[in-house]
Formats: sequence, structure tokens, C-alpha cells
Amino acid sequence: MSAAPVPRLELRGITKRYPGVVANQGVSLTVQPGEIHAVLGENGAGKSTLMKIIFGATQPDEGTVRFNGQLVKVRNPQEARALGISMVFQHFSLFDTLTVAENVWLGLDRKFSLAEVTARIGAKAREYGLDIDPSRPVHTLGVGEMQRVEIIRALLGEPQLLILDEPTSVLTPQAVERLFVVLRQLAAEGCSILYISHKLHEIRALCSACTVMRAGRVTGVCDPRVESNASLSRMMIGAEPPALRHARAQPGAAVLQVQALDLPREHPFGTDLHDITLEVRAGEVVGIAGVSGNGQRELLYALSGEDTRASSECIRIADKPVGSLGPAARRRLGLHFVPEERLGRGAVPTLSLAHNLLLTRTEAVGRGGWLELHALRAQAARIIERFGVRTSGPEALARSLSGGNLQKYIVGREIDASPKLLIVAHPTWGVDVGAAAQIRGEILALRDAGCAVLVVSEELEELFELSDRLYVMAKGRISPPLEREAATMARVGEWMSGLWDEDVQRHLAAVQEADHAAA
Ligand SMILES: Nc1ncnc2c1ncn2[C@@H]1O[C@H](COP(=O)(O)OP(=O)(O)OP(=O)(O)O)[C@@H](O)[C@H]1O
Repeated sequence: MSAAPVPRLELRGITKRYPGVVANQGVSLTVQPGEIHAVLGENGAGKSTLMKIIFGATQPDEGTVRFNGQLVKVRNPQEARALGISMVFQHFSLFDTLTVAENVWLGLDRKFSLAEVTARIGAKAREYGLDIDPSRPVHTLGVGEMQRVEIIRALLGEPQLLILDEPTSVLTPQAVERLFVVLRQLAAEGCSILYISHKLHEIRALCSACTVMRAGRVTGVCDPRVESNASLSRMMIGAEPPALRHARAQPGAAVLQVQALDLPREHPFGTDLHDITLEVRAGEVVGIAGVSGNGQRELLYALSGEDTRASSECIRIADKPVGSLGPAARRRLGLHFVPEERLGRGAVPTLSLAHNLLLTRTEAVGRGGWLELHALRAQAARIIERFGVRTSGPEALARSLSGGNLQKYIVGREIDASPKLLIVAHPTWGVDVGAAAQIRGEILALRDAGCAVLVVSEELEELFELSDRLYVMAKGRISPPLEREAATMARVGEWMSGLWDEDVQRHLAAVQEADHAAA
């Protein structure tokens, strides 16, 4: 009889307390060699904390960790990497001003030169089909591209255990497919993978084991391949999320008009915007689909007022030319904006939730510029309550929130402002299925109340669910608008490679032919 295999990773009785919250309570978890093991749980359940403990980024108060059968104390990420553990974090840990290669080089030990690291990045990128240019500065990358860098960096460590904390939140379906090929290949080679995701269909497609967590505890272990989305959802949040009700839009006057916007890139690796024309009317949700790095970031900067180089008339909000106005002036016209990066641009990590309101909300600023602290706290408390943000309260620092809870707070802050125009990038990034349904519901309610909403996302399913009309961006250009009924996965996928001109030509030819036949 052969002996039972030694697990790759064995956690027993892990407990971690933060002031006011027990993030992990007596957690046990076993991962076999070559197993792709999901960790599933609602926002704030304690998944990231557990992964940080395995990776040595934080220390448990109680419990034991065994790696390949050996009792280990992983005191820091260097020790984790030396054992063969790599991690891709939910928040990017890249230095903006450095290149891709320099960033990766910093994370490896110094036995390689920068030139060698550059060559190895190129080789890994080719091996796994992860397209990236090692010489690009990180600040020129879109979020999808940054994620690729993080994944390549992790793979260069030749890990025996790879931890991925929501790696697909900003990847297109095609990129997710490619990533899954990579992960299956790694697992077949014996690498174990811990996979955190809120996307239940991904977990079912990829993972052969799943540990479910709730409020810091393990509530179940299952084989996700034999579960349904509904049963996983019940295990996680005790219920299935309510179905979204999308009534037909009743669009009114145009609130956002972009006319022939041309903007040269601001840095060598940016994207030039060419002839962007789009419109969002009151009472409709318009989606922009596309692979990250095709000009979405540049367009968002031009629309939010962070980039004011556009000629005034090119961008109009509520019929006023705003191309050269800054963010605050546009906000006074009713624009609220949720940026791509929630930490840094969306929130200041070292400030309290209440003070983070002041980035975009001024209701608690009294006459003469005095801050009404009581009103500020009450306002924060209302948003926390309305959006189910799990936190100790308005005084909690933004950085102490779990990723999904911070996202709920930032999106909530902008929705709660009752804007005339809401522009939101990746509205449900990192939030659990229950909270995603709630945020989408709130966006539709805002639309029904007459707000014009523009959603930029790489998640096609989300765009299809929310949008009344869709545009597609590719190579700095934008497609003609597509009504939701005409937007199929296949067509949008084709347009994402910039093929709408051919499609439009084909369509026009077909219409002409039909007219001809009729005549
Ligand atoms: N540094 C910290 N200081 C205080 N509290 C923290 C800290 N890190 C995490 N927490 C708290 O611990 C709990 C678990 O957070 P964790 O990030 O592990 O959740 P999660 O399951 O990964 O959530 P999400 O799905 O939103 O990423 C949360 O209540 C969070 O606010």
C-alpha cells in the first residue's frame, strides 16, 4: 500500500485578530501537490488575510503552517519565495516610475542582471502567451497589463505554490481563457495553486477543490465541479443574489457629448485618441467594451478632467463645453467619477473613510470652509449602511478595509451624490456576487432616476447586463454605437480587434442588397 501523499500546504487553527475584528478564526486548509484550490467567501470573509499569512506578509496570532510536510514559520515574503511560494496580490505592488523589467528585477534576488531579467521576462511572456514589453514604464500600463506583469513576476520564481488573489478581475474573457491554460499547465507540472475569485463559473471551470469562508471561519470544503453557481452562492452568503431587473431605458437629452476628440498620447507608451465621438443621454447606461490599453485610460482622463488638453468644444457636459475644465469644475456640472485604480486615485489609504469623502463630496464643508465633522461622519455612516460596507465605522482607515469593501465604499460615495452624469470604470471590481448585484441594481436605479451613466469595463457579461447601448474601443478609436439587442459576444469580440469598419461595410452592403431586391 502506498503512503498518502504529503500535502503541499497544511494550515491548522490559524487565527488572526485586528483591532475590532477577528479576520481569521481557527482556519484549517489543505492543498495537495498539483491541485488548483479555490478560496471563496464574501467581501471581508478573511481570504486575503489568510493568503498574506501563507506568504509571510503578515503573522498569525495562533496556528501552524506546514509546507511539504515541514512545520514552517514564514516571517516575510522573501522567506516564502525561498520556500517556493509566489503570490499575485489583489492590489498591484508595482512602482509607477520604474519599467516592467526593473519592477520584476526588484522582486528577484540579485544573482541576475537587469539584462538577464529582461530576457527572462520576454521568454516567460512568450511561453505563456502573456504579451508585455519589459522596457515600458509601469505608469503607462493599463490595469490589465499591470496584472500580466504581476503574473509573470510570480512565475519567474518557479513556484511550487502560486497564490492568485482575484487575478481575473480586469481580464477579458479571452485573456482569462489564456490564463487558465497557463494555470492548468502549471498544475500539471506539479505546482499547487490557491485561487481566490468571486467569479463562481471560473472556480467551477478551473478548480478541483474549494474552501468556503464566512466571517473569518471555514464554513465548508467542496468539489466545485459538482456544484452550481446557486449552491456555491448559498454556501458563501446563505442565499442566491437577486436577479437584476432591467427595464427599457427612457433616454432624455444628451448629458455627455464627445465630438471628434483627438488627443496625442502624453507619454511614449500611451495611446493616441483618434476621432472619438460618443454620446450618453439622461436615463441610459452606455458601456464601453475593449481590452485594457486601447485608450480607455486616456479617454477616462479626458472625460474626468485630469487631462485638460482637449479643445473646449470637443467635450460637453449638460450642453456646456468642458474640454479644458478640471475635475472640480466638471463635478459642479453634475459629473461624478469612479476611477480605475481604487487605491491612490479613488481613495487615500491613510485617511479615514469619513475624510475620504472630501475627495469628491463637499456637503460637510460649511461656510468659510469649516469642516463639519459631525455631518461628515454621519454622511460616511449613511454610505456604509446603504452599501453594506463591512468596517468598524467612519473612522476606519481606507487601507484597513478588504478590497471589495473599499470598492463598495468608493462606488457608493459617487452613487450617493445623485450625479447627473456618472462615469465608472470597473464598477464591481473585486466585490462578491451579492454586492455586485447590489451595485448593478443601484446603477440601474440611478439611470431610472434620469442619470446618464457611462460604464467602462472589460467584463462583457457585466456590460451586457447593465448597458442600453455599447461602444467598443480598439487602438485609440471608438466604434459606432451598438444597441444592446445587436451586441452579441461574437460581434463585440470582433470589434475589440478594431474590425467594426468591415462589419459596418458588410452591414451596409446587406441593407443595400435588400433594398435593391425590394425595388
Ligand atoms: N491591516 C488591517 N487592519 C485592520 N483590519 C484589517 C486589516 N486587514 C484586514 N482587516 C480586516 O479583516 C477582515 C478580513 O479582510 P480580508 O481582506 O482578509 O477579506 P477578504 O475575504 O479578502 O475580502 P475581499 O473579498 O473584499 O477582498 C476585514 O474585516 C478587514 O477589514
